[in-house]
Amino acid sequence: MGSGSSAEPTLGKVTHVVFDMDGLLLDTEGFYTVVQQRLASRFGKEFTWELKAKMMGKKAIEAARTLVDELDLHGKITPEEFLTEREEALDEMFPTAQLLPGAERLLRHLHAHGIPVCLATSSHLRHYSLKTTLHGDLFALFNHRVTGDQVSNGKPAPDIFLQAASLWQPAPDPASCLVFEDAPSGVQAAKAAGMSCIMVPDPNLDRKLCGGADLLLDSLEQFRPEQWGLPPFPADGS
Ligand SMILES: O=P(O)(O)OC[C@H](O)CO
Ligand SMILES: [Mg+2]
Repeated sequence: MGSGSSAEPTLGKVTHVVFDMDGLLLDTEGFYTVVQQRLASRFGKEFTWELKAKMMGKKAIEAARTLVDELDLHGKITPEEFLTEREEALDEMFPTAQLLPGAERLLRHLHAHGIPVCLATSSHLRHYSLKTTLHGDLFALFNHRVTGDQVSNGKPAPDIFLQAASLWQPAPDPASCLVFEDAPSGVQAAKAAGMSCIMVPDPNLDRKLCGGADLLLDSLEQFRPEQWGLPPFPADGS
């Protein structure tokens, strides 16, 4: 795995870039954490980062099943009831979602240079719309998007990334695609799709769970496009 330092040699040659959304472009993972902590404590349970790591990046129903299993809430709440319960709070929080550092600069840079970019998020379309309320112009730069409701098998299955790549005409070889992800399940999915993957994990995520990516960055601000055969950022940092 590379470290992203300035002495690093070229790490790959890619032509297309696929972005995850939650926890990578948008600072939305904290919303899930707050709501799920609240719900877990109602049942006398603790919502830990260990559990969050198993849920993040997955489609809602799959994450909900993981929570009910891991907290042993069978007979107390079903995954479907859990989703219904958290919805009202999330619906209020999502429209306030802010961009994470480096997201806007990177997207605008790639778009300005004609690099194909798309979105592959496990969020379903309604949540996607709420979360991007403040960022319509930026998300309009994507050539296309695939949301969780558009695939049968969510991350860590490769389907969402393969589908995202297949929507470009002509479709690139997966080996020419670079995926940005924040979640272990997303990294697994990208690698299973045969793509390169840069992981930008939350500082709270156990680094033992960050081993599968080709490169680990603390922030999108650290990304050096030229290491992947992409146009470098302007020297003036704009
Ligand atoms: O990280 P995303 O964009 O695939 O979405 C993941 C879920 O919505 C929340 O973990
Ligand atoms: Mg994510």
